[in-house]
Amino acid sequence: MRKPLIAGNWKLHNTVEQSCQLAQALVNDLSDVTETEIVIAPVFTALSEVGKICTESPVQLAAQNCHCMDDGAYTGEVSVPLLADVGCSHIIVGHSERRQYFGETDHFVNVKARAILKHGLTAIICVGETLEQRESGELFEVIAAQIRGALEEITAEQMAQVVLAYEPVWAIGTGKTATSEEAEEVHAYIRGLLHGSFGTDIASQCRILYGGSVKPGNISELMAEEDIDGALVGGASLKAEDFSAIVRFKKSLKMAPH
Ligand SMILES: O=C[C@H](O)COP(=O)(O)O
Repeated sequence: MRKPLIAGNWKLHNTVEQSCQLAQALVNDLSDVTETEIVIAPVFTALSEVGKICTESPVQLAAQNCHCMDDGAYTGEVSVPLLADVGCSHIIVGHSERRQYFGETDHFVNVKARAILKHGLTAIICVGETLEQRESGELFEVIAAQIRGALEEITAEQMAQVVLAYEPVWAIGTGKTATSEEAEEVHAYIRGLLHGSFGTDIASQCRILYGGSVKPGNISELMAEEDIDGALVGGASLKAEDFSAIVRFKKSLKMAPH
């Protein structure tokens, strides 16, 4: 049984003060939640203060990125140990915005993921196709290459600290959500890849989140799918009310087709 995980990626939004206000509202709203894991990812500069607010609450702290080296002459970078030091338990890697705007490759995503796992944190590894790739029939090829690339040399034991996130690039921040069937098709495919690489136990335990215009109005339908185990939420995670409603999604069974 996979515990649902709802993660809020605040991207490049909010000052330290605004981040603390949002975190405090979530801590107040969600203090009783035990059945769903909750993660928020503020900007780097707010992590330390937000981390203090989240202590002893069910809200866990994530960074949106990291560097693969622990320390050294890497100007402008932030390492996994430094993120752990301010309270991060999770780190997002491979987000399409980093792939698209900062040239991050599958190999670099893999190197970062291994650094995260080496330090015992959880890596939230994102994959997803562009609209062009989907329309030209490359969807599964692209997803397979991203998954295999990101998970290279990661052991079955380390997979307990890996969460995958399927985020179709065309659904991010556009208001266009993949239908729950479209998302499920890819999630099931990813689980099949895990089965092939790591076996049944790992494949059935690994959580696969969906990301791309998730809102209070579509989360329940997405979560009714067998292989969707949670969400990586962008825009709607910036409003406490919306994010709390997503965390408290109503469990519904998938309706059988007529
Ligand atoms: O990391 C989150 C995703 O990029 C989704 O963003 P969105 O919910 O604003 O579409």
